Amino acid sequence: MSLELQGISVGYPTAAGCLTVVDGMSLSLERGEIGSLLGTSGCGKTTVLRAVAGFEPLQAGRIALDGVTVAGPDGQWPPERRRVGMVFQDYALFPHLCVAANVAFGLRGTTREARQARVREMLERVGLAELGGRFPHELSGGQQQRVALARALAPEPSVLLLDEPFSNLDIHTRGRLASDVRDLLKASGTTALLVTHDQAEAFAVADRIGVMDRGRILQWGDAASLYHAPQDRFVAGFIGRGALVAAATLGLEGGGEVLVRPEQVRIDPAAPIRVRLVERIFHGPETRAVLALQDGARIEADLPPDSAAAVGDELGIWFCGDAQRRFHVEA
Ligand SMILES: Nc1ncnc2c1ncn2[C@@H]1O[C@H](COP(=O)(O)OP(=O)(O)OP(=O)(O)O)[C@@H](O)[C@H]1O
Repeated sequence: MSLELQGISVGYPTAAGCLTVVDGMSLSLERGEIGSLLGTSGCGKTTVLRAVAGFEPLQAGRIALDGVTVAGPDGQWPPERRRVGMVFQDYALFPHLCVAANVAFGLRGTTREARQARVREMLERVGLAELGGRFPHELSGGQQQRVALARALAPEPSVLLLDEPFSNLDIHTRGRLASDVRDLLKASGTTALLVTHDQAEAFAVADRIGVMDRGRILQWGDAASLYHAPQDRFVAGFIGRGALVAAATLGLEGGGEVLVRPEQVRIDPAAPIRVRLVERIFHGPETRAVLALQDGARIEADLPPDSAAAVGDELGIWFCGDAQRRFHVEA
């Protein structure tokens, strides 16, 4: 199903009155698209998911599934009528039920044979066909999260919401599961909204990403447009490696600040922009350098593999980026 959020606001009651934590936010996903909300802790990501699932009422705005309003000025559908699936960070499996029973839990209104067939199919899809008889405590974290996914997808939800689903897993399991989840969602044509702190994860899984700050989406687009064409200073600083540098320090006219990414910096002894190497960090395939510009601003660059440059050395750089990608400090 398609999912549309139009100007939704959500708040929580506090002693001082209502605290609005999602503030007029909009996004839309076509059927089968995967969206991700990316942002710092406390910016309202989980609250958006809770509102979509029907656990938090809207103060304003409208939520629609396939064009049908499920929350808006005329009322709110209860969670069970929305048929939205959820996967949480802590898996939230039932500890007293075996894997197969966990997956079968949300399946209603079919025959026992049909339910068993669906459980088998789901466990096969998540690569756990042999483990249906085990209990959650007998599984690794990655396996538990696969069971949680199978359970959430088994009843064919209208939309699947995933709240930091990989954050309790080690880095290798996270990467593998993130790409498996994308394949799984695409194979089943499920529309999904993923919340994460981790931009690599959002880039790996999502078709569209929203960068959130203080209850608002600052930019909604695909990974490449967020990286190459940030529309906002916060997005520029939040996505990828890069620093905002005064245009004048780079010898550019017109004022304001320019986003400098490491791949846009070419080190050349004869280059006109003079910098000092303040840090060298070995990263396997590349060595990262932190460079101080004349005005003290710091940028990152990747040193060539054979570079002998040492901390304290003066170097020259060319800025090979888009000087038009410029931000002017608001008065
Ligand atoms: N039940 C609640 N009552 C009052 N305030 C709440 C409640 N739940 C969340 N908040 C507040 O709402 C704001 C947004 O919380 P939310 O959990 O949506 O953020 P988040 O972006 O998901 O954060 P994180 O990444 O840390 O999980 C925070 O300031 C939080 O303290």
